[in-house]
Amino acid sequence: MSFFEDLAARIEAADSVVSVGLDPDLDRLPSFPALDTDLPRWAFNRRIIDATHEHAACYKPNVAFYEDPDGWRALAETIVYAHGKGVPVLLDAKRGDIGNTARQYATALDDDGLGADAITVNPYMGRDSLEPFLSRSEKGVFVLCRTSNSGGRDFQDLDVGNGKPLYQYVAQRCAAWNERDNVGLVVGATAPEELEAVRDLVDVPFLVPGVGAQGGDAAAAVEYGLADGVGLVNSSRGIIFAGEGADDGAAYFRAAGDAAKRLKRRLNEHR
Ligand SMILES: O=c1ccn([C@@H]2O[C@H](COP(=O)(O)O)[C@@H](O)[C@H]2O)c(=O)[nH]1
Repeated sequence: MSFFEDLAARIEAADSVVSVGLDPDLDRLPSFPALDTDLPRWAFNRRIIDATHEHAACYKPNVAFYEDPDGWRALAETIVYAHGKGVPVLLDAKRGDIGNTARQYATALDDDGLGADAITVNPYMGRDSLEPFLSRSEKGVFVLCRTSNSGGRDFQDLDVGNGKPLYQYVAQRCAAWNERDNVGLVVGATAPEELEAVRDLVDVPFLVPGVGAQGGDAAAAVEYGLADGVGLVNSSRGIIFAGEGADDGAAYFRAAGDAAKRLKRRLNEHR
């Protein structure tokens, strides 16, 4: 099965387009005894997955939160555990480099690598830098298009001719590279007009980050993010740290489950 077929099946099974971002910032992890292990990020993620998997269409670990020896172990365990719950994993790595390096980065998608189901990539270095990802036809490739940060406009909004902003050009070029039906785009919920503009141009699924902690537009995320009902709306901190202030681990992780459920319901009002 291709990534998007898999994702469609998961969206239907969970009745959800929620991507739960697994960004276990060590400075924000709670200090419950159950997390007092040699791999606290893995202990934390496991409990987050237990609490949220019913509502998750996907898990999206951002590799930035795992870039040390223990972090890689925690990430590998997390991916296996998410798969055990039947939930696909999208690695937010924003890769892009010359061919031989990109080929190494792309091994994160292989079973003898991290075994992720999809990955985010940066298109700045052009088609050949993405080819090792695009050529893995059963894996999803989400290309950065219009990002959710305020600096997203610095380059992405630049006019590349005839009034067309760069992000729209990227959207069209990358959709044209979708020869294996495995390409999606990353478009932030904090830029709802741009979301609409990209949706008017292409019909691939979007990963829409920026709802929750970044305050993006959840209705626009669903209205424009889905293609034939398939797409993902991500919240990371708004779910995994929803329990901050709770007295015990049970209440803490229950709050994460409740936050995922609330977001699912909110998004489903617009599906
Ligand atoms: O344009 C983008 C691309 C990626 N991200 C990533 O998504 C999550 C968002 O986390 P929140 O806690 O829900 O704000 C995080 O991993 C970002 O690096 C993005 O926000 N915007």
